[in-house]
Amino acid sequence: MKQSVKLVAGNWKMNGLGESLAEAETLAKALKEQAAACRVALCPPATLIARMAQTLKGGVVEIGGQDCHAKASGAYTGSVSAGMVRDAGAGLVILGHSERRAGFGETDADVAAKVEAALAAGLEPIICIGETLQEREAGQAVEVVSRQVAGSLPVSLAGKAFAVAYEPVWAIGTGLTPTLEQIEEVHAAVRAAMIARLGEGGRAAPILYGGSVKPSNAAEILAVAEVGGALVGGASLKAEDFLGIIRAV
Ligand SMILES: O=C(COP(=O)(O)O)[C@@H](O)CO
Repeated sequence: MKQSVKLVAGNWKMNGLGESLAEAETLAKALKEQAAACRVALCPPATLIARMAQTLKGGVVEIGGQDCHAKASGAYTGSVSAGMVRDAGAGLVILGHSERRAGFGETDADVAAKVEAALAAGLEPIICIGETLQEREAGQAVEVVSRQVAGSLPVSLAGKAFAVAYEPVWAIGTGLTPTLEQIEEVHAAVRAAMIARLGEGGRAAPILYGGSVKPSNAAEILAVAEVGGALVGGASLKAEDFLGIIRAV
């Protein structure tokens, strides 16, 4: 199995004001000094991308956006294009997060269009997929993620830098995680779906795991076959926790 270097990305979601901004900046500065055996990225809200890019300038920590519009420009009030995310200082962008699929009605086709926009702007997409609790309990997890891979990954991704993040919706922010066997089963299915969709171009991109990753479970999760890194939410807002996860790689 060909494995690329692991990627640990922190998704700050809509946090980063007042005390949480002070904490986040402490983390960013600590990260800048930290040697890591993996790629490390922070994905702040769009308003903080430029500020964090400045804070982390000269270090190895990468910056990502949390979303972008599928169009390059135009009358889309409140939206931010992939080019704008890139221009602000990001090199990556999270797309299709379950909070956007559920809260903003994003479909696989919408996500695929955003991936195309991200590639055109020179951004490396992190494409999120994952089943709901209802789907998991109905025994449909593998079927759901395979369908999301087929629908959310445009064929133009073959040969490009990108990552897929498997994030069971029921594990996000709940403290619950799948068993290591369940993670291995789904990651194997995601890899198979990526190869079915992109041919050889689906073999190398890392498949991250996301959902209640913390220092105490990071090492065992990151050691599972086909887990190519982690997408971290809550724990990426606290220096001690995020550094603990990075050290676990
Ligand atoms: O949503 C995610 C997981 O959040 P946790 O707070 O780590 O459960 C993932 O996208 C990282 O934001």
